[in-house]
Amino acid sequence: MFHDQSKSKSKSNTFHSGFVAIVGRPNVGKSTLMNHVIGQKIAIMSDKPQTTRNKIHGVYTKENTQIVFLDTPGIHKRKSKLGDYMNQVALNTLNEVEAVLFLVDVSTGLGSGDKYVIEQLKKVKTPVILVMNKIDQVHPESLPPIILQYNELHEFAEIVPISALSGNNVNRLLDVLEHYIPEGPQYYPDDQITDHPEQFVVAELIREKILNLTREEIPHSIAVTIEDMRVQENGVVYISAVIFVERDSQKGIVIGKQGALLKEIGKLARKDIENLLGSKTYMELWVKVKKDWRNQDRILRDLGFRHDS
Ligand SMILES: Nc1nc2c(ncn2[C@@H]2O[C@H](COP(=O)(O)OP(=O)(O)OP(=O)(O)O)[C@@H](O)[C@H]2O)c(=O)[nH]1
Repeated sequence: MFHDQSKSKSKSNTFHSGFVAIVGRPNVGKSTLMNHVIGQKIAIMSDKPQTTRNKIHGVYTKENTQIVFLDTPGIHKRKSKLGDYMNQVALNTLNEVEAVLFLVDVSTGLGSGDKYVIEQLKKVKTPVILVMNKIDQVHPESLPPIILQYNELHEFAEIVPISALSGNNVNRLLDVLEHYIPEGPQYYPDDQITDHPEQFVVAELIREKILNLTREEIPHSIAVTIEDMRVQENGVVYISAVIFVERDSQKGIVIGKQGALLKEIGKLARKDIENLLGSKTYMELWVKVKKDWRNQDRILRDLGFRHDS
């Protein structure tokens, strides 16, 4: 929804809030942009290997506007998973946000990965803002032809060139974005910049291992939730996670013969998680069949508003 009232808005008492998804093929600079907008805490996370592909929620609060950024799961998988990389769950998420930031890398040109994302974005009614990143890498004169190329493929709500790395024009992007944020409650306190990032990353690391080990048998729509995560007295981080699948047959696949696959998932995930957290972990993994979990409000649950396992 377009609210052309940004000037008056900052002076009024009404609060504006909403969700914005960041999409784009790998390496276009999604994490870098997020870091620039949100601040150091996420940057520290993203410096660790293995985490940049994970969904990270960043909360940006300025005066009376709050924007919650989502790195949409399933929207920028690697090529081998191109076929189902933007499944219905991801599309549902994109339909529920106020705006989508579609990041492209102007230094590499328009590629098949970008075209694929555009095709998917056509199925979404949410306004899409084309964010042309890495402008520090190209001559300004080369931008207009690139813009034309993208314009031919889709009608974007806005086009904003930026350098996420240097921060050039990022404030303008935020100004533009604020126009799309409707009146709404303040979801998070002023000083909160991420919503339990470790838990999200831990869940995504487990999910990633399942997908890698099961290939196509298990859809991307499986969900992993962290039921419990805390540091024990001996310094070991205890993690209890539930893997939700939609069918009994999938449960069997994830567990494997005599639990072999689940063990392997746990082993590989633990390695990454210990690397991420810098401490030893003890992890319990459970597999549950939850037939209609997809019907639940994915965004709200992911953001921790509701924990209904
Ligand atoms: N020169 C330049 N480099 C950039 C810019 N933005 C990001 N980069 C670099 O591009 C690389 C990829 O950036 P990321 O932020 O990790 O990209 P991403 O889209 O999150 O990648 P995935 O997590 O793989 O999806 C990093 O080396 C960044 O430093 C920019 O504006 N200019």
